[in-house]
Amino acid sequence: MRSILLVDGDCRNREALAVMLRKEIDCLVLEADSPEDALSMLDSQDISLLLTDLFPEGRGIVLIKEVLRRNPEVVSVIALPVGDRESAVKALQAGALFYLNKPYHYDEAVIVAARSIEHHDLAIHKEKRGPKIRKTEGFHGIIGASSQMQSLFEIVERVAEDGESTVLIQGDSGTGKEMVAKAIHAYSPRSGKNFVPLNCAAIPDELLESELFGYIKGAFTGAAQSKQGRIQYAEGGTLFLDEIGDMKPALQAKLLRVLQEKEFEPVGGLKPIKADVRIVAATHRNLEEAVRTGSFREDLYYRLSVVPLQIPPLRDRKDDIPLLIEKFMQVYNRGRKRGLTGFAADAMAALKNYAWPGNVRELENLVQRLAILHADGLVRAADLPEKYREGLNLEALAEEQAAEAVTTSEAVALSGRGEGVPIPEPLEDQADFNALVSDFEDRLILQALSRTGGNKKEAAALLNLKRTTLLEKIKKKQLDSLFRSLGRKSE
Ligand SMILES: Nc1ncnc2c1ncn2[C@@H]1O[C@H](COP(=O)(O)OP(=O)(O)OP(=O)(O)O)[C@@H](O)[C@H]1O
Repeated sequence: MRSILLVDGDCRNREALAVMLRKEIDCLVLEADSPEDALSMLDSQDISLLLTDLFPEGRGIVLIKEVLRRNPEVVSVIALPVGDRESAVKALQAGALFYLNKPYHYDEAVIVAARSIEHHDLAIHKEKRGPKIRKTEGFHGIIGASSQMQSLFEIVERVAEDGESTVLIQGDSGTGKEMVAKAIHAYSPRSGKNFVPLNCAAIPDELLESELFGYIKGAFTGAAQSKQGRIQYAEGGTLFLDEIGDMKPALQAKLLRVLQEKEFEPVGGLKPIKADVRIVAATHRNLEEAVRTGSFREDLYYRLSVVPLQIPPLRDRKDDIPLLIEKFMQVYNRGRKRGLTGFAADAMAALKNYAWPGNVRELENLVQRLAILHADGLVRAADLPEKYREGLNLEALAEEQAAEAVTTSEAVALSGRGEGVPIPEPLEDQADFNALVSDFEDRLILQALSRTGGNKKEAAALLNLKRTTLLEKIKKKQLDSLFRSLGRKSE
């Protein structure tokens, strides 16, 4: 339950307001008669809203600052004498969300408190599911820090919440259409029911109808029993129709009926069955073109594309490549004694120069293959299959990077710090725990900087550290100058 901390030395006014708040808002109201009391209560209580009087010498403003310092998620409101603009500005600068006039106007105070709590809840909700998390951990496993992918995640989240609208996902093969469809289901109110995929291109036309709608006993030779179709398996949940562009016109008409009437008949059946299912369709084909050429029904196209989503090909979001590589290295290094440790700058340049016709799937396959076949941890351009190196002037690149230490291991060797493997060899007679841990930390930070080309914000994201924490460590350990001395520029 959310709680309000009401701080006012005037106990009659405070109690009267507390009674109103308890009555009108579903929350716990705690009372304190001085800022000092309020602070001591914070040690044992979580609060959502701080509502405080100004108090002499502006101690209410100091209280707001201190509360926010301890917990930035708390929202605060200050009560001021009418016309005290100077304190109003100071309180807002200190982080107050609103101010109220004193003596309290109780209706006004209740509205302001309710709004502030809404604001608190929204901020927490956003923080939990916001883009920060998506960049580092991915959005339901979908990695994408590029602006195109971040906007896509925003839309997916909104579409998912609505739970009903039909979605059409378009994008080249391997761009992650099925992953997006699963994310829509996972974030929707339908997530407790089934997510049922059906690839319309993988099933022969004559079977697709019965697979989708089911059939009743005796509908055709061999139909010894009635069988439910995928629509029924997806009841209450989500039906994902992959490669919808390959569906034949007769079936398109039957599917249109599901979308319009929310009912269908199984093959051989006459009685309509109700269908409560959200349809998410995907295709790598250009459906508008298919509508123009007559191979796809226009009415179905419009029904399906209530919310159209376009996933950009990997070649248009090359900034996502290092993050995707990182993720796939984690996956495919798992369980291996000697996994991949990274991609040298020339290899990364080659991969960024490549057109990726197979998109993320192709990148994933490449990392998997390298994790199996490449014995040496670091992948250089020369280790890549030839097609990935075509069109790239590796000699020029090599010259450009001649002065650079491209790998963490090289950086570390040059620095003279952190020799050895990530986990220390069996300890000798004597080991200095703090020195070993500090050394390991240095290497992780240098590695992250190396992977992100010196970009500290991205390095912090990679290490799942707050940017400010990383900056502090870099400063304290003077890693910046070390990194620069290795021929790298950080930003
Ligand atoms: N952004 C991403 N982050 C992590 N993995 C991804 C991403 N995009 C795709 N993948 C991976 O690439 C592979 C292909 O993804 P998916 O099957 O969702 O693509 P698709 O567009 O539906 O492909 P197709 O059109 O060929 O069916 C999967 O192994 C998936 O894990």
